[in-house]
Amino acid sequence: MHVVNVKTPSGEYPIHIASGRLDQIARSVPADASAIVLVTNPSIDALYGERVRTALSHLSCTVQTVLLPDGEGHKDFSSLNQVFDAMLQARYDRRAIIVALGGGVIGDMAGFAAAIYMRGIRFVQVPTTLLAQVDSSVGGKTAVNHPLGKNMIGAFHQPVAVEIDTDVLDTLPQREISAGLAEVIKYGLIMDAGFFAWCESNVAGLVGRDPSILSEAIRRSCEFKAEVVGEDERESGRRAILNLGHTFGHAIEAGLGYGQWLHGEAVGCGLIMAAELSNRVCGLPESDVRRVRDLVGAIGCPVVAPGLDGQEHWISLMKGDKKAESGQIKFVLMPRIGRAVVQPVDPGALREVLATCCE
Ligand SMILES: NC(=O)c1ccc[n+]([C@@H]2O[C@H](COP(=O)([O-])OP(=O)(O)OC[C@H]3O[C@@H](n4cnc5c(N)ncnc54)[C@H](O)[C@@H]3O)[C@@H](O)[C@H]2O)c1
Ligand SMILES: O=C(O)C(=O)C[C@@H](O)[C@H](O)[C@H](O)COP(=O)(O)O
Ligand SMILES: [Zn+2]
Repeated sequence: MHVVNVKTPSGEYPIHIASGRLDQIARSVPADASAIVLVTNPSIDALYGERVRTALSHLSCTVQTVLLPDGEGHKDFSSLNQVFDAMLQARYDRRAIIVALGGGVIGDMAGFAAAIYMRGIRFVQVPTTLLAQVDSSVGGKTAVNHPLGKNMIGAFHQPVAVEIDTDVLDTLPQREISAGLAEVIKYGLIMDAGFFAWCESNVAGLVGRDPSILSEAIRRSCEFKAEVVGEDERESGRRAILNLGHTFGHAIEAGLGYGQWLHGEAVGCGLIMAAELSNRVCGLPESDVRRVRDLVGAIGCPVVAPGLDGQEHWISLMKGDKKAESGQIKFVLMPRIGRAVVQPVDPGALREVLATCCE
């Protein structure tokens, strides 16, 4: 088993990565839990719910399952309220523990529910998609979407543990593997050129789900994310680099309607757009832009962005980005592969990128 520790000012917690972790998750539930609320969706429940409930049955408290509707289109307050309705009806107190079993949508919503139920209770992340294992289950960003922007309503709230069972990836559709890989290659682009080159060399194993290559990608990704979050838990500085490709990606998700493109697909395409922008404003070589485009294509993500009713609409969507200050959009850029900076850009360069990248 690999263990990666996350150390933040608001607490320290382990990420356990191994085959078979679903059967061990009771060990990560705090011993003083008064009840467990297993938050998941019907598809994941059908695959893994019973196994997780069996694992949790060794504890002496009740386990209640709350099934939320599946999909990015349901990452909203109405789903969140279903968690609160169930918990308040059962009169769960502040020692109740939420267990989030699912992808990033479930993890972000269950985490947000934990952040605000009775002003904050503890929760455990049990990520079941590649994207959730390499990114969303770590670092404590929790949120729901708003029609006017991605993850606009949320809170920072760290889990008490992250339990990654690499076996659950066996049932994941291929499109979701591709989406998760976009966030994996992001770490190489922002932090480690050697890791980006490793992704290029191992792309067949990554896409083909070679277990040892995927496990390596998960472990390295968790280490990268733990390092950044440990340094800047609440995104007052360096953490913003984890947003590479997201100013474009979030505009695609909101502009097309949540759930049309997967988050990771939008981020993958956004990485290419960020590379094109970096080429124009901070000197990323043309050959490196090509490497980004080729790798995004090779992992199976889209390489051409949607038109979204024109540049004005694109720009208006991006102005809502959380990194914007006084109406000025800021982008994560790469002066070279393996290094990231965050800065506003020349509007002309941005328009050129939209013209180059959109259909
Ligand atoms: N908090 C963060 O730091 C952070 C980071 C990245 C992404 N996110 C958020 O994560 C969300 C995307 O997460 P996602 O890509 O995991 O999508 P998702 O949660 O929608 O899951 C994708 C699909 O896979 C299904 N599924 C999950 N596990 C499965 C399994 N093992 N086998 C078969 N099917 C399975 C789900 O039911 C769903 O239909 C977005 O909302 C994004 O904003 C958050
Ligand atoms: O953890 C972070 O910080 C990230 O930015 C990771 C991203 O992959 C993730 O999609 C995040 O939810 C985006 O953050 P947001 O603040 O732009 O919503
Ligand atoms: Zn993301």
